[in-house]
Amino acid sequence: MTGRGAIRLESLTKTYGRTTAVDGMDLDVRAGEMITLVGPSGSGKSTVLRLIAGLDRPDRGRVLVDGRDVALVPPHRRAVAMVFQDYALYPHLTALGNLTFGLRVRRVPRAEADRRARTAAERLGIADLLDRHPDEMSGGQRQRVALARALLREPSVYLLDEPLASLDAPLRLATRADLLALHRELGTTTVHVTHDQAEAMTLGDRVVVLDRGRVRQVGPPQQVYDEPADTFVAGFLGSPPMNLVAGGGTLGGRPDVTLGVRPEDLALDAEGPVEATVEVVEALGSEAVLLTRCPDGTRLTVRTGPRPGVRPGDPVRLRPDPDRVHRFDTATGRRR
Ligand SMILES: Nc1ncnc2c1ncn2[C@@H]1O[C@H](COP(=O)(O)OP(=O)(O)OP(=O)(O)O)[C@@H](O)[C@H]1O
Repeated sequence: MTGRGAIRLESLTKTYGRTTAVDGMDLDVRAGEMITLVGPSGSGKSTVLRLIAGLDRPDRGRVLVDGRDVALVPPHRRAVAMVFQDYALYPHLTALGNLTFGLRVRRVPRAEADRRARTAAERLGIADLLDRHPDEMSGGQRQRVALARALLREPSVYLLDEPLASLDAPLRLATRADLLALHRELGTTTVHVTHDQAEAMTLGDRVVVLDRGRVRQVGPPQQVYDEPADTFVAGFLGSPPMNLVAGGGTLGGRPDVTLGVRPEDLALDAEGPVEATVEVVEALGSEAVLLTRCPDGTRLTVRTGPRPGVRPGDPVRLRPDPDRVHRFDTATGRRR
C-alpha cells in the first residue's frame, strides 16, 4: 500500500472575505506517513484538510496528490476519506447501512458490501452494533462507525479532523491506540488535526505547527518539542507550556536573549540559583505543577513528582537543567 498518497501543498492560500485562513503554505506529506496538524483555534487546520479533500478551492497555490494537481478533480473522485468530529452519519440508516452505503453507490454487490462492512466493524469493535441507528449509539460508537466507513473507502489518503475530540478520556486513549495500530497495518497516508497535546506528540510521524495559516515548524514531535524553532512553537507544544523569560531576567542572560525552560526542567533544589515563592500547588495525582513567582515578578511553572512537600507561600529555590535551557532572539523570537 505504500507509495500511494504523497501530498504536496505548494504556496496554498485560502481567504474567506478578509480572513486569510491559509497563507502561502508549503508542505510535503510522504506516502504512508501520518502527520499531525496543530495550532491555535483559527490557525487554518481544518481549512487545509478541506482544501486537500476538495471541499474548498484554493485562491492560489496547488494541491498535488502523487504528483498530480487535483484542482480539477471533484471531491468524490479524489481518493480521499475525511472523518469529522461530528461523524456525519446518515441518521435514517443503521450502522450497517451507513457502512455499506458508499460501497453500494459504487455498485459493489450487497453480499460483498455486507462482508466488507462486517470486517471493518470487527476491526473497530462495533460488530454487535450494526443493527442500530446513530441515535441509538454513544458518541464513541458513532465515531467508530465513521472511522469504519472511512476505512471501507480504501482511500490513498485519510483526513481526520479531531476524530477523537468528542470521546471521553478512556475511550479516547483506546481509540488513539486503535488508530495507531490501523495506520501501522494499512500504511495509508493520514493527515490528522488535533487540539490535544498527547495526540500531537504520539499520533504522527511528524507534527506541523501552524500559526495564522503559516507553517511555523515541521518535524518529528519529540524533535519539535526538544528544539522549538521559535518562541511561538515553544509556547504552543507542551502542557503546561515552556517558561519564557524575556531579557533573561531572573534566569540570567542578556537583554537581547529570551530564555526558555520547560516546567519539567526546573527542579526544586535548596542550593538552586533561582529564588521563588510558591503561589499555587496543583496536585495532579501522578505529578504536581507548582506556579511560582520570583522577586522580580517573573512567574515560573515547575513540574515535580506527585508530592512535592511544599505549600502556597513557601519560599523555594529552583535549578534549571543547564542542558535544557533554550535561547531565543528576543526581537525575532527565533531560536539561537
Ligand atoms: N466558511 C468560512 N467562512 C468564513 N471564515 C472562515 C470559514 N472557514 C474558516 N474561516 C476562518 O478561517 C480561519 C481558519 O479557520 P479553520 O477552521 O481552518 O481553523 P482551525 O485551525 O481549524 O480552527 P479550530 O481549531 O478552531 O477548528 C478562521 O479565522 C476562521 O474563522
